[in-house]
Amino acid sequence: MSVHQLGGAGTGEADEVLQSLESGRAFDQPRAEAAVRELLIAVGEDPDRPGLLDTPARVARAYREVFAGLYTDPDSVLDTTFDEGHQELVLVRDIPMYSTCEHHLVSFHGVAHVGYIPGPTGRVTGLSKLARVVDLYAKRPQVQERLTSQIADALVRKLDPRGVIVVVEAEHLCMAMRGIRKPGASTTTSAVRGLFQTSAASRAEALDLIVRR
Ligand SMILES: Nc1nc2c(ncn2[C@@H]2O[C@H](COP(=O)(O)OP(=O)(O)OP(=O)(O)O)[C@@H](O)[C@H]2O)c(=O)[nH]1
Ligand SMILES: [Zn+2]
Repeated sequence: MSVHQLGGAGTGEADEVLQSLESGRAFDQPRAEAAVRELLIAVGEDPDRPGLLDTPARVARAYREVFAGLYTDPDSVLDTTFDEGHQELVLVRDIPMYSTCEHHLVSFHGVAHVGYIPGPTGRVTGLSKLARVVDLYAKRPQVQERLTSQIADALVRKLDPRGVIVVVEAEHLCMAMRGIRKPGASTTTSAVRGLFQTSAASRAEALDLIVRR
């Protein structure tokens, strides 16, 4: 079997067994290929015409990459922490995010902003780890609200912070290329925890930094 380098956190080589953490089921390349072939037939295509011959295998590999977040525990990327004694806001803005709407299996994409105020010890995590958590939760069949809360809750579990704020802004292709057909419509979701729930001033300050362009 050929080896494919896959992008994103938590991915590996194509012949590595990837097991879904939630269902316990492993990624099944032949089954995914057969399903794509069947779908092509169902929409009235000829999967044996030259242009489509490699498509089932290609699409199956693409799904494996797009759903890489099913096979890695996102909490594990937050194991790397440093005692910096920093007691104020840490905010990473404009993290590019590609996810897949679980209703239509098409992309919703945009940016995530992830901020937190460290706990009393001032323990922080690496900045890239915040983007990795976004990536792992995004690379699953998702809805935007759940994605937003899952990122916030992972930070709460792993960093014991005083507060967490996550804002996701995305365009849903299922609303743009089909259905209601409103390209450019943007959906914003937020999840706040701890101090950002109880203190309107802290929340306003963080939101002001997030929306500032
Ligand atoms: N709340 C929420 N809704 C979403 C998300 N992604 C897609 N949807 C919506 O999920 C809904 C599914 O509605 P259904 O009526 O079951 O599906 P549908 O007939 O394809 O709906 P239309 O998209 O309106 O044509 C649609 O309104 C989508 O816009 C998301 O992340 N969050
Ligand atoms: Zn959708």
